[in-house]
Amino acid sequence: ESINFVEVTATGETQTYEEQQDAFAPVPVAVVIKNGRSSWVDYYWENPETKELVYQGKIDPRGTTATSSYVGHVFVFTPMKKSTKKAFARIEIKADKNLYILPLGKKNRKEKDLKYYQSLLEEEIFVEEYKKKTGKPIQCIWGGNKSKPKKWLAHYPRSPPILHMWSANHVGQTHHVTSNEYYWTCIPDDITDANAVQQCRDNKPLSITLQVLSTDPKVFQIDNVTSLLCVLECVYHTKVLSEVEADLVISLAKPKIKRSLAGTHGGLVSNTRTSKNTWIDRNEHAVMETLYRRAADILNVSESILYPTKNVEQLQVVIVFPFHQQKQHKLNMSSRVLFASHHDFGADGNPQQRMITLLFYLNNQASPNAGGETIFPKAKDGPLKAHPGKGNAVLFYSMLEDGNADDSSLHAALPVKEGEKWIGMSFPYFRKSCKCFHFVCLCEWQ
Ligand SMILES: O=C(O)CCC(=O)C(=O)O
Ligand SMILES: [Fe+2]
Repeated sequence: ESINFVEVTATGETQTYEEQQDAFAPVPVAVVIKNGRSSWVDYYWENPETKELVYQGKIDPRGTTATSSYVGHVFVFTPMKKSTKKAFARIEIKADKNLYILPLGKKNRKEKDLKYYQSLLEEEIFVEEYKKKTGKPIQCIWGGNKSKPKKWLAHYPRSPPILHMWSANHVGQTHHVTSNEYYWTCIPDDITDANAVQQCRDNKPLSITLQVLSTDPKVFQIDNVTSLLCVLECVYHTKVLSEVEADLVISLAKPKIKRSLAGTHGGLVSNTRTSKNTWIDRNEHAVMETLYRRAADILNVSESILYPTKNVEQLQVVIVFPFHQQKQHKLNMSSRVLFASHHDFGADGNPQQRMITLLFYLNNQASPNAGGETIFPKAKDGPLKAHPGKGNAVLFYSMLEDGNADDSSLHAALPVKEGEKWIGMSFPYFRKSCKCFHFVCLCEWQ
């Protein structure tokens, strides 16, 4: 079976064409399972073909587990301590249901237990009503903890980035942002040498174009057309990052990624990984400082909040190797994460979490068929696929206006077939100041 999807190319053109359904399928469902019992529970996934039960892990007393699953898949639950291990619950994943509550046993019917279980059932109703009202599943439930009451949604002001104003009929439209941060066109040997710096910096403010690729989820392609009062040069097309800036980010990442390969300890050491990553700090290079300030201009937030101690993680740089090289390795979870559909928001529902992803493409595809594009299988107007090319970026929201996380922000990277793929990712998020009322939190950027 084949489906239509929209592709956005490096020049910002969109094309619709057919692709085999299995390029995107099966689309996962983000599932949250809540244990109503005040005792530990083991849970198993039932292999749909062999019906064999595959152990998944345990769930804390009154705990929550979040997992990615597929429609029709079955999970089975047993008490952890009992020698009989008799299943007390079995759930089948439905397309329009994300929250599953495990029932109490006959023996845990103390008033405390009943009260807690009742609150879970209320939550289930809340989630169902929200779904009826908005058509969207609740992805982001802040469970709170034992001492704090449960908060179910977190409202965020949407003023910062640009984009609350775009709605369905804006797809294809553009929005212009001026950044006062200049391009680096070369890297001076001595970054403190004012003359050398001046020679390496373009002196024109950047006019950046945001093109609306989708409004559900909200996805934007960012590139830059220098706004020159000119006759011929107006067709001259530059990027969010200059060639030199994109190359510099790669060169800052390379030695660290290599080091982590050769090292004897640390989380990155593994020849089973087909992608490798590292983080680069804003303070690591003057050009990084420019990059963060330019990102702040694009997002329309103060540059002063884009620090790891405040509202953004360090820039995460990832290299992905071609598919044929991958096959020589065993794929493990950490490498699959890049290729499999996923959300960038955290499933724990903490409102202080990733709100936006700013995805910089640091090199070009080796050829038009080299793969490595980013795809959004749940985009409302049909699956969306983008590789905007070296120096350009894609920006998308992981959160909805009301603070629920956006299920339709699900995305994946297609396998790289040729050459290497380098990307840099920035995840601005809300950090503090969430004032919470009964079901709702009001959060501020800082
Ligand atoms: O490689 C891509 O295009 C997307 C990467 C991504 O989504 C991630 O690392 O979170
Ligand atoms: Fe992602």
